[in-house]
Amino acid sequence: MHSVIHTASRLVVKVGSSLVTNDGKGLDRVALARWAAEIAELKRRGKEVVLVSSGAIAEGCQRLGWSRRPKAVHELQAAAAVGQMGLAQAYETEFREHGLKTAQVLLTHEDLADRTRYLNARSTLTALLALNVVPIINENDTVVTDEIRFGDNDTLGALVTNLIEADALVILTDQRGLYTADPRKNPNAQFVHEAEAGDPALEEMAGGAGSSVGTGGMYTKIVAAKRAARSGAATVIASGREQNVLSRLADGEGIGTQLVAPTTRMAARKQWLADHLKLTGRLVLDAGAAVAVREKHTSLLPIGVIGVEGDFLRGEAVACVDETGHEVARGLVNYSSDEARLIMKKPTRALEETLGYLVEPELIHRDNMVTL
Ligand SMILES: Nc1ncnc2c1ncn2[C@@H]1O[C@H](COP(=O)(O)OP(=O)(O)O)[C@@H](O)[C@H]1O
Ligand SMILES: N[C@@H](CCC(=O)OP(=O)(O)O)C(=O)O
Repeated sequence: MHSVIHTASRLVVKVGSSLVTNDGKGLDRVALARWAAEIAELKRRGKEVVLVSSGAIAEGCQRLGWSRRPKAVHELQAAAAVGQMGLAQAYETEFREHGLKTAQVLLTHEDLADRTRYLNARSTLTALLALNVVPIINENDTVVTDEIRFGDNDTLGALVTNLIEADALVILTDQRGLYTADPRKNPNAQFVHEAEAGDPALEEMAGGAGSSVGTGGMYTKIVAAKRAARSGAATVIASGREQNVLSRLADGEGIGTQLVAPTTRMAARKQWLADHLKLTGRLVLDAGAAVAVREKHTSLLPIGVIGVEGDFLRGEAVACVDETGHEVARGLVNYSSDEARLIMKKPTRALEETLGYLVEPELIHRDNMVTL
């Protein structure tokens, strides 16, 4: 069996607390150095990689001299703020060894639930990838309370996978992958090589968190795979302690548990747009733009828009119609209706002068649009 990572060109790699902090003993610099070397190798092979790393709370507890993980949210937040400094420093140093720059991105649940912030997070991450920078993501623990926490970084990894429409999510943990039962408790547990993400039988197999430093256990990884599949991404759960795990996966070796997505990315995107979009306005396209969007699936530029109807904000969903009123596509706009009225019919070079700033050259990016 071949690894789905072999063909993936955009990847999210998630490393859990137990690995990053060597079971709570403080940052495992040797492990961090290994992943940096491996990610550098994937990038040399032309893959784009985003790293989601846990470990801030465990590292913070270590730095503060706390032997046990606190229960109070404010103490966890304080530990995360202290520990995140260590994480960022360590990754920056290790990636620099390979001539790579890193960027710290701290996200909350609300950032991904709000359309405008969602688009902003997405454009920042895509810009960083285009600049060949490795984004390193964690939850912004300082500003979240229990009710709105991702809680575990498996969920965060899956949402980032959806956000940037990655081809695959690689969850590195302290086990080889998924077993039919928790191998720490059941020595007869069988290894699962491949399954379909979202198969309810998987949830039965996954117990709670196995280690004292991690939070999610295998259950959150299975749910993460199901979420990642919503945007058509496959998930691999593998051991972060395995030598050259990422490059071996990229070579096509079928290590770890591979959870394949039942839907393709395009079908998933269409479904998502169809399910979630409440249309708040319409853009009328000239004949050229209507053909380009419908037949070549291009982004929509302001120059091709001859009318703006309704009141909408950046990030809201609008319909794109041709001059006869026939719907051609729908998508998320980069500009509000007021801005769109000012820039319609104008070439890209005139946008900055008209508005005094430039958000993006496209009115709707092709990645945020489905043609009908
Ligand atoms: N079916 C299962 N297969 C493998 N591991 C399981 C299973 N059920 C529970 N686990 C436990 O999940 C743990 C990994 O989760 P966790 O400690 O949260 O790691 P991380 O910090 O990497 O997110 C394993 O060490 C294991 O004990
Ligand atoms: N934001 C937290 C990560 C939460 C967490 O422990 O996640 P996980 O690696 O899934 O067990 C931290 O950096 O400590």
